Amino acid sequence: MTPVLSCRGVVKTYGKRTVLDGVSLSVEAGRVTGLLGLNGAGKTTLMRIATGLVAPTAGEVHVLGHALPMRPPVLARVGAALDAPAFYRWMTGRGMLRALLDTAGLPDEGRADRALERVGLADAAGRRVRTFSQGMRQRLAIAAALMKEPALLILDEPTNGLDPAGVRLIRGIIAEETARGAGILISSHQLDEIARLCDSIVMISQGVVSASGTIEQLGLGATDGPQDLEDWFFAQQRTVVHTSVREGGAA
Ligand SMILES: Nc1ncnc2c1ncn2[C@@H]1O[C@H](COP(=O)(O)OP(=O)(O)OP(=O)(O)O)[C@@H](O)[C@H]1O
Repeated sequence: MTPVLSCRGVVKTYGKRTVLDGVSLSVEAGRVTGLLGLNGAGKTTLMRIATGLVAPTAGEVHVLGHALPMRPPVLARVGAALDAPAFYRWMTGRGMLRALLDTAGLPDEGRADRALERVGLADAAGRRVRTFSQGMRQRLAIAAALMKEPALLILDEPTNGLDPAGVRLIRGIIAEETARGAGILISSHQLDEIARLCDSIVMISQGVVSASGTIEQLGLGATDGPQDLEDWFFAQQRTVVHTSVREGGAA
């Protein structure tokens, strides 16, 4: 079966800086792929590329079998909640979602309200976004991704700012979405959460894939708790030569 997302040799440079250096991964329908890496590893950049927000410098990206750039019918089937979502703060939660549906060329037909209900924001649907807490905005971002009933769902650190009830909610939503047939790409710094939720994992370290495979292939199905996962995580990092200020010759 064609993956819902396929990246082959993706390179992204900003000026002289190479942020992604030949990254390959795929996301299958009905499966969850977890993206791991330290701050600045390149996870969000890859997700922005997969969402069509940023163009890769080189490499091949296919979304639902179509090469970039993404055409509107493909875009309409990709739902993404990326970091720092931008909303019109004067709109209501429901109004914001309806405006986004309109932009995507999708009819409402109750989608906005259903998505708000799923993320626990039904009671706040008529409130202005500026009155939302950080966690409520995060839930709204997830609702915006879900309401498209996407074939590819991209979630960048979705549990950030969520309370334990929200974390549990997201877990349930991920199970529902994969049961519906969506392929999910998710990033998180919560290693135990990733090991629990994902079918396979891709670790990015300094812009390259330093480990990838199914949870079983990587031996993470049988880990003995958080410490094991943390040890595994650090073992996959590319070796960085640390030079202290003194060794570097500075005063
Ligand atoms: N528009 C941009 N211009 C220049 N550099 C950028 C730009 N966007 C990202 N970067 C750089 O690319 C690198 C990767 O950033 P990215 O946000 O993809 O990392 P990340 O793995 O998502 O990190 P985090 O875990 O902190 O969210 C960082 O060094 C960042 O400074």
